[in-house]
Amino acid sequence: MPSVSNTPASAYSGQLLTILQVAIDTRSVDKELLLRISLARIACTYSIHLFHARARLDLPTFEDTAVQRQLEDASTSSGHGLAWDTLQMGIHIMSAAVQVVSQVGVLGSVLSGQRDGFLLAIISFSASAFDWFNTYGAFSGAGVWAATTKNKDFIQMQGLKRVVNDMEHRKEFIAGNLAEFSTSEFRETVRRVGDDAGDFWELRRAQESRTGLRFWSLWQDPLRELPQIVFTLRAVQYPSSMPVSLASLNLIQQTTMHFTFAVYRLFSQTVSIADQLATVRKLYEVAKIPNRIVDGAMPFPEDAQKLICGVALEFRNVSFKYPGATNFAIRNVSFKLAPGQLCVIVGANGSGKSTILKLIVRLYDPEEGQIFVNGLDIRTLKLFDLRQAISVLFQDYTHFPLSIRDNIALGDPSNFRDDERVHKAAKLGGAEEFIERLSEGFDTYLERPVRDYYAGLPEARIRCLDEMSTILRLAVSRTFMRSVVSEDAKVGLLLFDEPSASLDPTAEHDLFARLRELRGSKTMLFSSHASGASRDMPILFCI
Ligand SMILES: Nc1ncnc2c1ncn2[C@@H]1O[C@H](COP(=O)(O)OP(=O)(O)OP(=O)(O)O)[C@@H](O)[C@H]1O
Repeated sequence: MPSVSNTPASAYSGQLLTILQVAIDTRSVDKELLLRISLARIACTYSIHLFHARARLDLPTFEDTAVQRQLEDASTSSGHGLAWDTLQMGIHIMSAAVQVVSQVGVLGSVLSGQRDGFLLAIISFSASAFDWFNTYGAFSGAGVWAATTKNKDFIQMQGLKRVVNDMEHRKEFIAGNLAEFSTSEFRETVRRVGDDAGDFWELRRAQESRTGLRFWSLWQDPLRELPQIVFTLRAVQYPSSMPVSLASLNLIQQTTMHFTFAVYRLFSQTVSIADQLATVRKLYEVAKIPNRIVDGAMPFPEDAQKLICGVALEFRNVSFKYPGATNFAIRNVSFKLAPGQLCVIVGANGSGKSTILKLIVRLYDPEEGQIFVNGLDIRTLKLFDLRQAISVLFQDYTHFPLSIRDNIALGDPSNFRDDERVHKAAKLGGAEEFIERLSEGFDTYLERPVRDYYAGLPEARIRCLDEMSTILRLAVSRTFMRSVVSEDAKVGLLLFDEPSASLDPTAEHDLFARLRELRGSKTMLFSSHASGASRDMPILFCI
């Protein structure tokens, strides 16, 4: 029963030092280990490259099905496997080609002039063809086994991959300015995990090839003996003319066996290296996919201190259609918010409340009209700066497949490692109490991002997310981490999209009271559902 234990700190430099020390002591170099370390380094670059290629994409680009297909193609074999397999395939093709050529030569010279040479070659071919069918064809990997990991870095690395890959996290990922931060965090975890990350599949392959010999292997030996049996029968039949010498027979057998393997390898590797190289090319192409939301050039805000008093916001005749939609989600929406104002957008389902909030953080750009922050068209502002100045809690807030601590800390990447702030944010968000009841506290994963593998059983996805309010509390804590806990004024506009939709009336009242109390003098915009309201247009109420 294999288990994948990913011990941390297997940094490549440490391994290289070990190789060096062994080389000095024994005057020999472990070439395979050296190659593995070099490849693991390349593999890290690959996986970080792919991670960043995905992380940098904006929402409309990421949602595009053609882009999704391109991303899928590029990640069919990523990281360790891709680097290792490509090199291995290249080497195998070369050695298989050399073997095929040399064995054709040997076979030709042995068989020429032999009476039964051709027949014996055919029999030997079938025996060796059966051999490789047995070795490669019986790769079902049956049996009972399970694999899991406890390595924290590995789990975090897998969690970050899920954050960047899954559509459900995308809105918050973009609005939270997490692309560059998560890439650097991913790079760090990959470095800490080292080349242990690829071990599971290596182990599984080795396991499969060992368990490959079953029922069919019973026939392997008799088949191998077949040429000798035929040879003996022929000798009895024609005692005067022994067809070939025993030594030649052995040579024919050996050569045909190697020849069959070499041809098989040449064939299979040539087919798969074409796919492999295409995957490498696609991997580099995804990094060039252009984003639809074009970055602005102007830094924002001019005066960071003024953010603490909120920002002004204006919609001027804004109309917007979702990509591929025929109807407008909002049409000719205009309103103004003064700095520090608290306003509520009220409207029926589908009237466009969430869309208005999404347009403010430039998840999408309007089809018509303009949006201004402090009198500046938001398209002219640097995207990072604009999003940095806004804190948004979406109606379908997400829970990242990371630890509770990381879920809150991602609200403010610049203070990601500051546990004191994380705890304070959890307290303000009303999450501290339930976190303290958990045996692993802030290190708990409510959703484990690694798969535990069990032979023959469906994937066990451990999910212990209980009621929605738990996740909401964490999402609110993340919002507070971004906008309230930090003394340095970075946020001037707070957006809440129906934050109380999943709460009971008491919890709803508490949350509103807390949000209002903690906003200070920042501008705040809520959206709220009103069943009797017109579906056509949301209405704005300001206090
Ligand atoms: N991703 C999307 N793609 C296509 N159409 C969308 C998308 N999201 C929303 N819409 C459509 O845009 C319109 C406005 O939706 P929006 O979510 O902004 O309304 P809402 O007032 O927030 O409603 P709710 O309270 O149900 O969230 C609706 O007709 C909705 O079906």
